[in-house]
Amino acid sequence: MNPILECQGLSKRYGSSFYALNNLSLSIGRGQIVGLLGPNGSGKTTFIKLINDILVPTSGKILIDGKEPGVETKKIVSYLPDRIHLDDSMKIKDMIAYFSDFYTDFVTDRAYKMLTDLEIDVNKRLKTFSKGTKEKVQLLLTMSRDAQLYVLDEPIGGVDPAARDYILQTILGNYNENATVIISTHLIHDIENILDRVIFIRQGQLALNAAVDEIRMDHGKSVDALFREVFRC
Ligand SMILES: Nc1ncnc2c1ncn2[C@@H]1O[C@H](COP(=O)(O)OP(=O)(O)OP(=O)(O)O)[C@@H](O)[C@H]1O
Repeated sequence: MNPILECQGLSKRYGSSFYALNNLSLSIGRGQIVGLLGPNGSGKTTFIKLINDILVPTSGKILIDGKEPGVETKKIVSYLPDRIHLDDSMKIKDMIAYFSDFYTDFVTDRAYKMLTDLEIDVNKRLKTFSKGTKEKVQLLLTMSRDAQLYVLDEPIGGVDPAARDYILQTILGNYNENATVIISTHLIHDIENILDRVIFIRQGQLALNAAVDEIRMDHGKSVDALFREVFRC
């Protein structure tokens, strides 16, 4: 089977000379949870936007399941942006109906199950919830699709620590074993137990692409400790 994501010499320039991504080449296989990690401004969101066809590469190639990002790849990629993009005035149950109409792979029962577990009232409008709960709703909707690739940009930033574990278990429990999840986050300590692999990005370039087990064996440290060492200011 081809990798779910491949990029070759991928670069993105903003303005006339600043490269947010610079000659990135990597391949991500199926059936794993991958941490996309790097300091502020290292190019993570730019990379995620390229995967989701929100930005176009300046040079190089990016392929999702062998195809350039576009209408076809959006059918198999479930994307959680780094900010809330849902219509605040909608009731949660109407959002579920909307997602279910829009995405053929949306699993309505799964969404309701997670909302019940988190005691989120589906009859209320999104704007009546706190920022953290809004983030949970957005993540639940993203994870309720049967996608081949989930791309989550900062999924647990605003969620309280007690709910983070539930959210992480939700991520683990709601994707099929052939799917891949890419998670960009600064909360490395919180998520490293669910990661199979990590990609470190520094100034738009690949600094490390390794299995978490390899890091623990080769470096004798956690991903969080290695990150702090590699990116020490
Ligand atoms: N639209 C834009 N125009 C110009 N520069 C931009 C634009 N978007 C991002 N940048 C710059 O590109 C670089 C990479 O930004 P990006 O948002 O991809 O980083 P990031 O790793 O996601 O950062 P963070 O961890 O802070 O969210 C940063 O220096 C940022 O200022």
